[in-house]
Amino acid sequence: MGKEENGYLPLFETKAVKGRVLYKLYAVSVFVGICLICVYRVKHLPAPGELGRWAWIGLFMAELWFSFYWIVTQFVRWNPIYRNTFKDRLSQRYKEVLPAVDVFVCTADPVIEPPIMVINTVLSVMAYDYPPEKLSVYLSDDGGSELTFYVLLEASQFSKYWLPFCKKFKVEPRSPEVYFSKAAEPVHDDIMSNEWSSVKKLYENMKKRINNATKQGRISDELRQDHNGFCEWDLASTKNDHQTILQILIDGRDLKAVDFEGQPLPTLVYLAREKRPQYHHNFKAGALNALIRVSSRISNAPIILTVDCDMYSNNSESMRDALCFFMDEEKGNEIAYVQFPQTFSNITKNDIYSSSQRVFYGVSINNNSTCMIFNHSVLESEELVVMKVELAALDAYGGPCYVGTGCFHRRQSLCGNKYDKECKVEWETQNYGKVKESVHVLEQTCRVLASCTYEGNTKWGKEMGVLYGYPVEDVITGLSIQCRGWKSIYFRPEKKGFIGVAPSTLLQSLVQHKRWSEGDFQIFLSKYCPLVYGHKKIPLQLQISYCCSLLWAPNCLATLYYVVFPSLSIIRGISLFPKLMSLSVLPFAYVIIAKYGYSLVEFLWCGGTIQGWWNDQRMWVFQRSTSYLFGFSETILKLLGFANSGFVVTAKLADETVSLRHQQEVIEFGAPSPMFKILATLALINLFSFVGGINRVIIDSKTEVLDQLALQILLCGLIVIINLPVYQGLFFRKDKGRMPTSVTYQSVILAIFAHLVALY
Ligand SMILES: O=c1ccn([C@@H]2O[C@H](COP(=O)(O)OP(=O)(O)O[C@H]3O[C@H](CO)[C@@H](O)[C@H](O)[C@H]3O)[C@@H](O)[C@H]2O)c(=O)[nH]1
Ligand SMILES: [Mn+2]
Repeated sequence: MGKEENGYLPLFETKAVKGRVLYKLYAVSVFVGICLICVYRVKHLPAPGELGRWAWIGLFMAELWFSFYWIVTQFVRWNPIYRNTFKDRLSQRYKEVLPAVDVFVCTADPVIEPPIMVINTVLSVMAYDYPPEKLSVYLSDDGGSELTFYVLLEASQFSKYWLPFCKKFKVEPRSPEVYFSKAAEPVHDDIMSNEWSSVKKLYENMKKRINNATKQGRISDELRQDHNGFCEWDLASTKNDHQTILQILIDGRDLKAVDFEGQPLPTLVYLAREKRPQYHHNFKAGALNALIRVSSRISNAPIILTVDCDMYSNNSESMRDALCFFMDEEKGNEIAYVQFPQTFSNITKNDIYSSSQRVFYGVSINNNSTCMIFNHSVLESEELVVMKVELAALDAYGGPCYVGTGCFHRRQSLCGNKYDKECKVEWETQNYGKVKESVHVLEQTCRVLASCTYEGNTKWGKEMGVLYGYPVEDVITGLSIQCRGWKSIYFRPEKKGFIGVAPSTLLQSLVQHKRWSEGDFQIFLSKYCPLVYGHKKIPLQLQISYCCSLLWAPNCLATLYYVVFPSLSIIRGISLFPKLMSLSVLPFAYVIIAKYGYSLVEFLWCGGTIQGWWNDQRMWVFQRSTSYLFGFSETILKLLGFANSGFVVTAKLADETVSLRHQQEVIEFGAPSPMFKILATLALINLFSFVGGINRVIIDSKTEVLDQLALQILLCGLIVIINLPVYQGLFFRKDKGRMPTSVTYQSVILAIFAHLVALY
């Protein structure tokens, strides 16, 4: 398998997904349906002065947008491919000469990103199945928190027991919290059982100390005496105003830095870059760039892994998987990054906030991002290939986008270098371990690299490192890397590489989507628009595929129109769709049934539930009518110079009653957010219209009302059913997660007002 003529065995292979012919036939048939709808719209346009002409034109525009967008989305599912790695070949060939790897973990706020979660991520990456002397882990703390520092110190101690335990017993996953909460105690293996209990006890004691400190919100003087790193906080005034704090907690070069079995430990570094109120810190992008520079002095590994603090490594071999791509003698040279999918642990059975779809962050559109394809070939050992079609399709065009976490980068390409065919990396001769200064000297000399002024008049954030100015630093950075001639890889191993935490309230989820849609749309309108910036640099298909997510935000207009106007028109008796008993209904019916039927089947194949699919449709409407609307308007305001976009960090924990409701799949409203006012108003407008429509049908049962308005009433009815949880939240729930009363009053008034306007 994969053997080439000259006897060279590649380290990875690429395969096309089979069975796409059927998909293509389906897509073509939907396209024909869409064209027929357009023909109908043009032919039946009400004459000037006729009732409903403008409503009709508006609806036609919305449909044109949907059609256009649908065509764009076809690019991300036309040609999916998938990859396989051969780790055994890698080990055989490069046993001694594996490159060093630096791991960057980012955290920003010890309150909404609990420190115990952060160090579980840190411990899981320290425990990669990889030579420890070649591994360095850097924690960037944008919260500048003493607590986080203390907790990392605890982790550095605990790692001396955790790492040997993991390696000895091949423990998986290597996040202690997850491991101990899932694994059953080994009863048959006495040696393991003993160590299991003692390591577990160590972990639990550490967790107790950490939780105590977290509860108190400060570090006791006793603890402070353990490490003079704490002195740094005597100088720091607030979390937004402090000097660089850099502490090398484990120095991998130090022969005394060993675990309790005498084996070397990976280097572990704490960094809180300098922050001053008068300097913009550029959020996560700024943090990553500081890490790139600081690490270049300390370990300077040619490969960098970036993870968010909630994304623990679930597979200790992922690092070797990634290296199979970079180190492949034939194709590895042009690869800039290897992106793993984002997956989440706190997804409920029916995924009420449709979070697993956002796996696709960069490229997922509504509900179709996951798909399972049955592979019939007898020769193939893998019978069931589960994959994400969209990133996989981008992969075929030159590479997936970078989605911020779970991504291995080549330092060179991340730092702004262009791809150069001639320039081959000599992995062996990387200058790992060449730095001779003492830890203290290193700490002092590296500080300046993370200072506020360092980047002034440099290319950092513009052409070097992670790019600034957009709330989705990852997408823009990935795009710019690809435009410099590099390729990227999407790798979805059977065993998940990284597992994170998805938002557990509706508002968190909507706010997150707002950040994404806003950031993406800003990129679309900037000089980085893939169609312009990528022209002649990346394939046209890839440019268009990028647009699929960059155009999330403008979707709000068409969606809002579709959920408001057809319903309001019912009251006026304006018919906007063909009669139920006419031939023209057919294309509408076909497109809707084919599209939704397909998406349902795809969803079920992926192991989703019918309820989960329905929830997904609901989130589709919610996101488009709120997140995208806000993202869209704020982008426009920013263009006009009236607004600034930020990065609202997603909370990774919720209080107990909130989590309980999440587990029971009850939607969490609870906050008087403007987003909820919009959702509630839309839901009520449709409820009133639906009642009005039914009423009309009953009163005028002799006339053709039913025939004429049937489709509209049906659409309105569907919107009502999708919004059932909203009515519940508005009128029937008593718990804290219901809609706040102020939202209820305001939305009722707004909805009545909308109806009055429509009637008038
Ligand atoms: O000023 C900041 C803000 C955030 N972060 C870190 O960035 C990461 C991502 O933040 P989170 O609030 O979890 O955002 P998500 O919406 O979950 O993140 C997705 O989207 C982001 C871009 O919008 C990407 O950076 C992330 O990798 C991707 O997981 C976290 O580790 C944060 O600690 C910082 O280090 N500094
Ligand atoms: Mn996150």
